[in-house]
Amino acid sequence: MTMLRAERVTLGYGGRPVVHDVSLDLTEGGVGLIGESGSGKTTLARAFLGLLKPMSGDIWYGERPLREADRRRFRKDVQPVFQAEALDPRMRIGASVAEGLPRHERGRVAELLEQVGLDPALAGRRPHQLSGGQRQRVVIARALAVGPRLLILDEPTSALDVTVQARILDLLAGLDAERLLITHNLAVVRRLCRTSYVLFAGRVVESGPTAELLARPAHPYTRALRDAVPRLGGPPPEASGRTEAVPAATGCPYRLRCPLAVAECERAPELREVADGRRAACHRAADVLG
Ligand SMILES: Nc1ncnc2c1ncn2[C@@H]1O[C@H](COP(=O)(O)OP(=O)(O)OP(=O)(O)O)[C@@H](O)[C@H]1O
Repeated sequence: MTMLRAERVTLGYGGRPVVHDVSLDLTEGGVGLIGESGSGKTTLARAFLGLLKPMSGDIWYGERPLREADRRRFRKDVQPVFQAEALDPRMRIGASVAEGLPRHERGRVAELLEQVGLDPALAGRRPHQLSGGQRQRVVIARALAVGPRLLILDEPTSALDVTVQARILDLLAGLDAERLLITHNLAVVRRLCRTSYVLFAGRVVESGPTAELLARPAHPYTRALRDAVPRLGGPPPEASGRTEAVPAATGCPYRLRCPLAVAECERAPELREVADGRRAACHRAADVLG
C-alpha cells in the first residue's frame, strides 16, 4: 500500500477551488507533478504536507485520513525540501541542520553534511557564505535529519546552473527516501520519477510512467510541454514561448489553446485509461498517441 495518496481531492483558497478532483498515489520510484506556473502543483504539495485541508476528498496517510494522523509520526515520515532561499539567513548551517535532529543526536550534523557532499567545516557558516548548490545541499541535509521515508520536493534545482543541477540530481537519485517532485523541468522528472502526473488548470490531464508519457504523450498539453522544454538546463518555460493558462470555463479546460480541439471538446473529457498504465483526459487521446 502507498504511504500517502490523494483521493478525489479538491483544494482552494478562500472557498475558491484551484485544484479539482485529483486522485494521486505516491507510488515507489518517485512521482512527478508537472505543469506550468499556476497549475496547482504547490497547492497539491501543501495538501500532502497537511498544510492545506481539502475542500472535498481526502489525503490518506496509510489507512487513515491525514487529518486524523499522528502529527509527530507524520513529520518524521514526510519532509519537505523547499527552495534554498527559505533558509534562515541568520542561522549557521550546522544549527539549521541540527534543528531536525533530536537533542541526543545533534552530533550527527557532520555526518549529514557529508552525506550530501558538503565539507562538515562549513557548519559554522551562514547561508550567504555558501554557493547556491551548497545551500540546496543544506536544505536536503536538513530534511534528511529526521530520517524521512518520503521527501516532497518543490523545484529543488531550478535556481541552480546546469552542472550543479546535475550533481544535486545525482544526490537525490541516490537517496533511500521516496519522493514527490514538483517541477517545470521535464528532464528532472525523467531522472527522478518513475511515474508522472501532468496538471493543467488544477486538473490532472494525463498520468502514467514518465518515460512513456514523455516519449509518446496522450494529451496535447503534455506534448506542448515536452516540446517547449526539451533539455536539462534548457531555458525555463517563461523564456520559451509559454502562453498564460487561460482555461476554458466549460468543457475541456485546454481547448482554447489546443491545436486539436473539435466541437466534442465543449464537453469535459473524463480522465480515462488510454493505454497500459496511462490515463488521459482528452477526447483526441487516440489521435495524439497515434
Ligand atoms: N495563498 C493563496 N491564496 C489564494 N490563491 C492562491 C494562494 N496560493 C496559490 N494560489 C492560487 O492557486 C493557483 C495554483 O497555485 P500554485 O502555487 O499551486 O501553482 P503552481 O503550479 O505551484 O505554480 P508555480 O509553478 O508558479 O509555483 C494559482 O491560481 C494561484 O494564484
